Amino acid sequence: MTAPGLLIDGSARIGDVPVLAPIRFNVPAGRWTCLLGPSGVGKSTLLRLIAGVADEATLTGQITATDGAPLAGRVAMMAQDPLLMPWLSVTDNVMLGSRLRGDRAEPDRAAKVLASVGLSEHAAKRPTTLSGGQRQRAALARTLMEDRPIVLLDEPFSALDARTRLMMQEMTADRLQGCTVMMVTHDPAEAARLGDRIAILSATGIEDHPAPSTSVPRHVDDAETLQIQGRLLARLREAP
Ligand SMILES: Nc1ncnc2c1ncn2[C@@H]1O[C@H](COP(=O)(O)OP(=O)(O)OP(=O)(O)O)[C@@H](O)[C@H]1O
Repeated sequence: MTAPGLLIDGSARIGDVPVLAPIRFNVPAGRWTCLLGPSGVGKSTLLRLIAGVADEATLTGQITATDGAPLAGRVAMMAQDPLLMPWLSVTDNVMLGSRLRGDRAEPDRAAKVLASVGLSEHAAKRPTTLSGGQRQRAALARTLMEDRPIVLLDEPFSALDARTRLMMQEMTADRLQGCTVMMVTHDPAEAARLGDRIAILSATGIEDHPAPSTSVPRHVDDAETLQIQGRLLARLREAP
């Protein structure tokens, strides 16, 4: 399945309260877009609107795919909260999507995805027996298992230690090659490392920030990446 881009044009409210300022934004096809911005400006709401699961919010405007086909069935989303089912094993949580859709279970593929996030030895455990970082990796595995062309990631590496975070960034970038990825992050280093496009959402709208010219994932000590990281941090300090 070829990954389309996204066209976002609109604003959102919950009841009478604006939760996403009016924005016009194109998410490029087959690339990583990183979205930063202060807490509460609507980053998660935007991802939920794209995924079609923001029942609480009303969108004024539209979110469409650049190929004109419906988004339904083409989006996988990893929410900020791992949302693992406590009564299911890690493996069964990773296969939850196919189970809910009534599709054939794929335990071998689930085992491979779990191995890629370093959770093979925890596959049979219940989520409550995992650490926070392990639960986050289980949620990442469930998202990768969906194998969709559009992937939305809401702070997917925030609970991981520095070494695991780097490894998971590299593995995820490798697995999602060719996918249209939109990732929310509070980490300028992560955005500079993974963003083909970097944008900052604020209470007044959205603005582009220059991204490094090299392909993702970039080396952590790459000079241009470090420079962009510094500039991003400076810009975020100024943001309203
Ligand atoms: N279910 C809800 N009911 C009412 N208001 C909500 C609900 N969910 C979110 N909001 C409000 O919508 C606004 C945007 O929330 P959202 O979670 O999208 O922000 P965010 O930019 O992702 O924040 P953070 O960086 O802290 O995760 C916030 O002001 C929040 O209080």
